[in-house]
Amino acid sequence: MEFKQGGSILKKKTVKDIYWPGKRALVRVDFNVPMDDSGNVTDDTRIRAALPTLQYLLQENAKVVVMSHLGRPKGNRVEKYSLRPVAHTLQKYLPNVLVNFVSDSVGEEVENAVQHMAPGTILLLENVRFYAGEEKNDESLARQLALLGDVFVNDAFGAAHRAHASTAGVARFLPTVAGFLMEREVEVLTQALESPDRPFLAIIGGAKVSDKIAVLENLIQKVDALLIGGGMANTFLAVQGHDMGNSLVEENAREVALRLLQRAEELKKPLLLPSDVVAAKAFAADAEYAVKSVGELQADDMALDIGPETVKQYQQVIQTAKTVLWNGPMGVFEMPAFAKGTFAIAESLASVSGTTIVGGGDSVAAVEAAGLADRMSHVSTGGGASLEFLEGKVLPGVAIIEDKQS
Ligand SMILES: Nc1ncnc2c1ncn2[C@@H]1O[C@H](COP(=O)(O)OP(=O)(O)O)[C@@H](O)[C@H]1O
Ligand SMILES: O=C(OP(=O)(O)O)[C@H](O)COP(=O)(O)O
Repeated sequence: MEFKQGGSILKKKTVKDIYWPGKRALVRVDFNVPMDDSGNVTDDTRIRAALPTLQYLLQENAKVVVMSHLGRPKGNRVEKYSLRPVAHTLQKYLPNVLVNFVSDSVGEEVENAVQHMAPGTILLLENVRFYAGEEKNDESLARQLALLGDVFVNDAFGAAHRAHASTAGVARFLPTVAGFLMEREVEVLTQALESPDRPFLAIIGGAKVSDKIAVLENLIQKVDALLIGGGMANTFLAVQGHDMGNSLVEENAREVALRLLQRAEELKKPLLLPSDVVAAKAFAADAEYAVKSVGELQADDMALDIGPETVKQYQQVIQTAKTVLWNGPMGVFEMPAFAKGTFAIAESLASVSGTTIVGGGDSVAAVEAAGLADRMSHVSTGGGASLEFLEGKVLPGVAIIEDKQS
């Protein structure tokens, strides 16, 4: 794959640079998919997106060992974050291929299972985040993972901003190449965002507030305006002195939020925040709710969506844009009562005549649920990853891919 970053052209090896027959491909994918309470995959975009690489490796007669994280189990074995249901979805898309699942990520049982694999079959490992060493990029976990493959294939663009044992550490012990999804994401995002048509807007929402707020400090320099919604907006509104009641406000993100508000003012760039919200009395689909202006929230109110006045305001700005990058739903769209803001913003993006990029597991699920995914220029499997890529950062999961000599 070939792309430009920081003024230089980078050429990286892909799966096409390896002779596969009989080899073990240790493939990191991002199968961190949304699930309902009964363990059903509610949006399988990330699984479908990984298929081209898996199909290629299978055709080439590799033994395909697949690893991923799911959710944030914080180093504990948490059953609701098991990847077992994902194996069923994968099997559905690969009906003629043997897809096995092993309920661990490393160790004797897994090594035995790999040893008994036939070429042209898949073994999906259990959630690598059941091990505390994963997020710590622990060397001994990386070594154990490396025992399961001859070549490491990184196709997890959505997790490429994480320097974890399975996304980066393992590359120290195995030859490393990119998968097709990684290649496509990096190339498309480079092309779309290197010299974007302006006005260039970023719309940021969702719930990973402390994770993503730091990225906004850089992003505000690249874009012409920032539109903030979802859980992300609450911390900003709180910093402005609004009582956000029982809403999700991240105390440790207040300082960055304040700095960002000041920065936006210095740069004279609009940083738009909701003027009204849908306020609920509980985080539940059947909770009592009402549209309220942000100054009106009571102690037991939770802001779970942007309100109609905000939607109108944001739509006016979106209409003028030539490039839009969207990460993070505007509300808890999984519950119909709090989905209107997200779906309205999705509709708006669908009618933008320039470039529209929607990224992130839940954002993509929202756009899919609205039936508008094919009206976007690019649906990225990475939310945080695409934001950090746009910042100009060399993502750890990309950096570890071997350079291709020309
Ligand atoms: N106001 C809000 N309060 C609490 N959660 C919210 C709010 N708005 C959005 N969310 C939640 O944010 C989650 C998605 O956040 P995030 O993971 O950052 O997005 P993505 O996966 O697209 O990167 C969704 O599950 C949604 O329910
Ligand atoms: O869903 C993901 O990120 P995203 O919500 O920013 O798209 C990735 O799988 C990374 O997960 P993480 O943010 O728990 O490291």
